Amino acid sequence: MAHPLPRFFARRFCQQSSPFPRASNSFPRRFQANPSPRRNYATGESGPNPRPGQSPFKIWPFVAITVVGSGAYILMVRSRVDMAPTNEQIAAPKKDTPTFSPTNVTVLFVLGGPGAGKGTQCANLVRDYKFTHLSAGDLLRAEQDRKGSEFGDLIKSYIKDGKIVPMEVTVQLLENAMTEVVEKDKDHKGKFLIDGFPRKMDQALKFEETVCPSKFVLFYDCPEEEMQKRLLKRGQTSGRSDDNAESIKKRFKTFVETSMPVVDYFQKENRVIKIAATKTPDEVYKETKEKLEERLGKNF
Ligand SMILES: Nc1ncnc2c1ncn2[C@@H]1O[C@H](COP(=O)(O)OP(=O)(O)OP(=O)(O)O)[C@@H](O)[C@H]1O
Ligand SMILES: O=c1ccn([C@@H]2O[C@H](COP(=O)(O)O)[C@@H](O)[C@H]2O)c(=O)[nH]1
Repeated sequence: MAHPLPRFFARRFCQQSSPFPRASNSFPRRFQANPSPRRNYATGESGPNPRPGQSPFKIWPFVAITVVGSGAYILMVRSRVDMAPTNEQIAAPKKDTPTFSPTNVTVLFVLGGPGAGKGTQCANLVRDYKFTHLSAGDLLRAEQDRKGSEFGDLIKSYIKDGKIVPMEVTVQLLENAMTEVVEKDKDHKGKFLIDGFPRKMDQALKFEETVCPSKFVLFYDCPEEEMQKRLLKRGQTSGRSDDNAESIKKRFKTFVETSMPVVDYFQKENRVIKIAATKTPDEVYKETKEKLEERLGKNF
């Protein structure tokens, strides 16, 4: 659809300065059978065209209108583009090496569809293995509610639509939270469960390149039907803007189209521990513990 502004400009300028009358006989007279006398715009006189063979109309007003109108339209489009946050605005400074070395900092990504039970299992792992649990969704919600955040509105609309917030925001929030923990530790070490992240390939690559390579992914596998049931139930008390049927549908779509490729990517690198998430929370945790210890040993 054409943008309304040029039409608006055209209408206004035509009304004000078009040499054509606006009635039905507004075609240039040379298209009409019996041309009648008209105003000469060069001299301001009425009467027959004083120079036969030359166009009776001066084209400069039209050229001026076109140039001014196009210029205004280009300026307006540019200003619209400038209003959207660009990657440069939200990007962290470029780095060549990750902030944390995997020797000191252990990162496990925790993935699974919305409502698969990631948060529930993370709580158990924190209790038993002293992990620090960082939920990307929780960090985004906190940033959304932080007074003065320049990303508050952006995050709000992305979460409601089940879309993935531009990676620079989330990666930076995670890095900040990790830094806080590592700086407080006397040995500058840390053990993190990064829950609900990475949800998109660009996040996975950026995080491992600039923050810390992860050991592997705990992937909670659950059918949509079960996840939907859990989320709708949680929605009765959670107060989350995305625990409703419409947002859940969008979140499932994003998960299949955008997040599963991340799981597939790590699977190809043999960095995925897959856990069936349909059983009771205790049963799911039993399998989680067994598979984790199989991979890392009992005293990791
Ligand atoms: N194994 C399970 N069986 C039944 N209900 C469960 C199970 N695990 C978690 N739940 C419930 O399902 C809901 C979603 O669980 P949880 O918040 O842990 O999922 P999540 O994967 O972290 O979700 P989200 O991605 O939306 O944050 C919660 O209400 C939780 O109590
Ligand atoms: O890396 C991420 C993680 C999450 N989001 C957005 O947050 C919501 C909620 O996430 P939960 O893990 O379910 O709490 C998610 O649907 C995304 O909109 C994100 O953009 N990037």
